[in-house]
Order: sequence, then structure tokens, then C-alpha cells
Amino acid sequence: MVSAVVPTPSRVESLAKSGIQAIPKEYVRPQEELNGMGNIFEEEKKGGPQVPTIDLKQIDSEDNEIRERCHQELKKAAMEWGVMHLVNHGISDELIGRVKVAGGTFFDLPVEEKEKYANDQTSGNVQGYGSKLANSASGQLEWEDYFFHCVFPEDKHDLAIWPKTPTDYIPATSEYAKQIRNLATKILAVLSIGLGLEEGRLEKEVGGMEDLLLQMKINYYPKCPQPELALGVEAHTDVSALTFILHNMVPGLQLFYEGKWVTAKCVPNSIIMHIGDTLEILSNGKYKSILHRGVVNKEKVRISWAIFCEPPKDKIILKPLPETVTEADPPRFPPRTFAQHMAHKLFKKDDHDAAADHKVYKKDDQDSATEQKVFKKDDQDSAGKQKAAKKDEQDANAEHKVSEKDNQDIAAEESK
Ligand SMILES: O=C(O)CCC(=O)C(=O)O
Ligand SMILES: [Fe+2]
Repeated sequence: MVSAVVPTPSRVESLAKSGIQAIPKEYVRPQEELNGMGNIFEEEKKGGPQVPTIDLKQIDSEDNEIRERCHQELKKAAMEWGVMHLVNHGISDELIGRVKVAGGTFFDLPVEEKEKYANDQTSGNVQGYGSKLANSASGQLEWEDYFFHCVFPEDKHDLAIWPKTPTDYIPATSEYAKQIRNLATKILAVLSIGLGLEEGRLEKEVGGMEDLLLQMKINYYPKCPQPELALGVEAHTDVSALTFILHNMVPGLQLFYEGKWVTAKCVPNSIIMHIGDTLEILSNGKYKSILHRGVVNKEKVRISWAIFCEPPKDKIILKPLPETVTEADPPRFPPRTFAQHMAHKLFKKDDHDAAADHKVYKKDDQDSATEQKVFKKDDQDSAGKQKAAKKDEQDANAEHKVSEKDNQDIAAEESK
């Protein structure tokens, strides 16, 4: 008798729908990444420190005092948390509803239909429908599929690769991207003023209207039979300047704040905004890029729509702006282009993974002793802040995030 060849599903959605009770070992994360994870619905109800909610209604108020109060709150949240729920952000619920329906309808298509949009990471084509590559036997996978594409500026986006179904996908998503771009300008102005800079400064430093690139990643997290063993998105900081996130009101986002994982509550009509590494660098660490991860569950599919606002890869050298540096507070980050910054994070990947990926990585900052003294930001941040667990290069491009985690740090921190 000829034994049937069972195709290995390459999409997490297919795996989830196959009825398996136990997840394949590639999706089982090491114990130190899972400590204190809990059931996400229970976690969402917990008290303790909460991601701040910032009301932007008065961001442009004519009244100096009222406007100032709004600006101060935004600045404080960017400095203390580096992540916040934005409300009264000026983007209509109707448009946001359309974006969610469009993305949701696309992901409701059969996997075979979505495969027509599959990206090809091996040839460097990261745009389209994808999942993290199973690049080695020990490679860790994430419990999600995604759709990734550039959404702004218009001369850099390629509508040919955007979903054609549903028909509202393109109009809704491009209009949303345009409005997010304008919101980014306003936020960057407030954050510039918050550093004592002229209001257009950060906008210019990240590339302005022409060069700041907006990339959308729709994260689709299927139901997971063993959510306590998996991660939808592993712990990382975003490399972007700013990231704006919508979701389908299913909890899943966790932030590593003061040594503990805090679950973001689902705030109606809000947009979650992250400060990414780019602004952390430009502000010499005054604005924080917070470590975060995506947790999955058994009961509900979770979808999130992240727009990463990123400086051009090679055109701009990112380094602390002179105005943010003093003798007492020297530069915490060495000058690097955005591409170099991403590569540097990848270099910090541990040797074991590096071998598995058939790439040569240097150990964390061993390249320069001087650099370690002046620029070792991870130490300054907090002993508890987790570092290093990495993505392969294509994945990092596709997901515009690079994970950071030091297993011992996590174990030490979370066993407290
Ligand atoms: O799904 C989320 O809420 C967060 C996803 C995320 O962190 C990312 O795509 O970089
Ligand atoms: Fe992220």
C-alpha cells in the first residue's frame, strides 16, 4: 500500500483549521518566553499600570493652555510608555470600519485565493501574503499569517499587488493611509516641540512627505489550540518612527513595562500608537520604543492592522539630534542608517540561531569596546528590559520589527 503524502500546511490558518489539538513543535516557544503569559481575556481585566489613553481633541486648539495640556500629555506618554491609545484622532469611525471590513473580508477568502498574493521572501519580495519562514529545524515560528504592503506615498505603492477582493480594499486602505500620514505629521510636530525643537523638525528628520514610507501589515492570528505555548508575534520593538495599530477588539497586545507584561485593553474607537526605535534614537532615548508582543487565544481570531512609518533605508543617518545631547547625557546611539539599524539588531541574534540560519552574526556590540561604553542603551534602559531573539533578515523586512530578548533577563525578571 502506498502511504499518503500529507502536505505540510505552510499557513497558520490552514494548520488551525486542520483540527489539530497540539501545535507543531516549531510553534512552541521556549519556556522563558512564556512565563506569566496567562489567558489573555483574564489578563485584559487586570488592574495595575495601564497603557495611557491620549485625547487628541485639543491638539490644534486655539486656546494656548488647552492645546498645551494636550501636547504635554502626549509627550509624557511618549516618554514614559512609548505606546498609547489615541482617541479623538480625527479619523472617522466610518473609514476605520471600512478598513477593518476590507481586511477582514480578504482574510475570509479561502487560503488558495490568498495564495495568489503570496510573497516570495527567498527572492527578496516581501510584499504580499505571507507567514514567517520555516527556515530551520530549530527556527521558531509565530502563530500568524499576514499581508504586508507599502501604502504611502502613492508614487511608491504598487496597487497591482494589493488585494482586489473586496473592491473597497484599495479605496478604503489608501484613504486611511493618507489620513494616518497627516496624523503622523501632527504627532511629529508635538513631539518636536516636546524636545524643544521647531515643530517641523522631526518630520524632516524622518524623511518628510516624500520619503517617510508607510507600510501596512495586517496580522491575522488564527485560534490556537495551545495558546499558552505559542506567540502570535514574538517580543520586539518596532524599528519605525511611529506605528499606528487598529485591531478587531480581541485582546492580544502586551507591553513590557517596568519589568512586567501589561495587556493593552480594547479601547473603543482608538488607534494604538507606538514610538519606534527611530524616534528613540533621534531623541537620544527621551522617547521610548517599548518591547511588546502578540498573544493568541483559543476562542477568537484576532486581526490587527499596523502601519509602520519608516524613514528611507539608506538616505538618512539616524543619530541623536544635537539638541538632545549634553555632556551629562552623551549620545546613547551610534550613527546608523535605518538599514544599518535593522542589520545591527539582527547581528545581535544569538549564535545558535545564527548557525541555524546559515548566517554569520556578531555578538551584541562586541565589535567596539568604546561603542559599548557610550552606546549600550539596553543597559541604561533597565536590567529587566529584554533583549535579543531575532528574526531572519527577510522576516525582519517583512515585519518591520526586530525582536529583542535575552533569555536570562526574561527568566530572571519574570520569576520575581
Ligand atoms: O497585533 C498587534 O497588536 C501588534 C503587532 C505588532 O507588534 C507588529 O506587527 O509589529
Ligand atoms: Fe510591533
